[in-house]
Amino acid sequence: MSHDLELIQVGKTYDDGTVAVAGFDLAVSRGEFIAFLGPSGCGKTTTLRMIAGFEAISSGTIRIRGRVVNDLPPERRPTSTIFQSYALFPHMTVRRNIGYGLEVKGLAKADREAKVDRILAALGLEDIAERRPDRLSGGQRQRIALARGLVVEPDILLLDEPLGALDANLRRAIQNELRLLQRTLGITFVFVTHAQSEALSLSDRIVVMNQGRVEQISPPRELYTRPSTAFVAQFIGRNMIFEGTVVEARDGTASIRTPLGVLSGLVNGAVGEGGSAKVVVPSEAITLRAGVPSSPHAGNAVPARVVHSQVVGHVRRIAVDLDGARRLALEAHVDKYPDDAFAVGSHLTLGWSPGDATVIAA
Ligand SMILES: Nc1ncnc2c1ncn2[C@@H]1O[C@H](COP(=O)(O)OP(=O)(O)OP(=O)(O)O)[C@@H](O)[C@H]1O
Repeated sequence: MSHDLELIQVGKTYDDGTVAVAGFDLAVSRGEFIAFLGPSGCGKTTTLRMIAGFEAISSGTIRIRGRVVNDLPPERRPTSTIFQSYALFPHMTVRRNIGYGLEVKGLAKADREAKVDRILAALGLEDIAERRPDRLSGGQRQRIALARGLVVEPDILLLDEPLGALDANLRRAIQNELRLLQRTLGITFVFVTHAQSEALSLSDRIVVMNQGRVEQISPPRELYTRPSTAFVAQFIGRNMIFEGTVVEARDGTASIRTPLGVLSGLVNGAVGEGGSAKVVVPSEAITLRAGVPSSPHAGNAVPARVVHSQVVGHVRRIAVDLDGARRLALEAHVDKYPDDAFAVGSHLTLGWSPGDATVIAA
């Protein structure tokens, strides 16, 4: 398989001793859309800047299309970077802003113009080609930045929170355009974001980072349904997490004894009988039943008490108290349950199918 980008044990320690990135491994296929997702300060931007060549790496190897680029300056790497600030030249027209990278590369005027015209048309910017960026909207400026990154025909486009400055509606519209464009061009995109929904809707795979390390690399759906670490389970989606001791692990399924009963799910990673483990249950997978669990030993049956209940349109929003210490927000479709099922103070049993929950080592 041909890899466009490979990071092998890449690390970055800044001069002041801050370890920003450590032991980062990643292999990206040609045409993939990869998102780096994680809390502020986890090392996303540093990693992107190391790929672009703006930041020297402290350890490891970066390869682009098989060639080690560790010591190449940014302009000699087959990458383009788009920053959140767009960094457009205010005194140049849109056309010149877009063509500037080709000018620097020494391309003849006729070739330059042809390429710029093509990208102006692809991004619907022809009508504003002769204007200056300071007289344009945020969305238009964002498209110009994108055009400028793409016109040099990079192997890899690196995007650092490029939609961060846009309002929510525009952001959604441009997300769709970006995905479409990426598919059409077949260029590899590496996208930094701390917006979970953006990463989940745009990318082929997401790299979840935490404190300079990779927690998990998976397609969005898998990250959602099969988290492999406690950090990912807490960071992505809305999960309930229960901790306990493994009483049985067989054929990919494990049962965990917890203070709330014996709970089970599919195993992700190595989990051994007698060891500590966590059961991760997505809130979407939870079913509700009126009354307390039928037996204290019933599997996947967690007792809960309703503490808040409110109908909002077709949905009833409820909050339940699990064990005196934990409160959980859930939603139930009003048509699915009788009106009095969720009166404040009533007892409920939360359940789920073992196939919808994940067991990970604690
Ligand atoms: N030039 C620098 N010198 C020293 N430490 C730095 C420097 N740049 C970043 N750091 C530190 O490195 C760590 C990673 O920073 P980085 O900007 O890569 O994180 P990030 O995940 O992109 O965060 P954000 O989402 O807030 O942009 C942080 O602890 C940050 O404070």
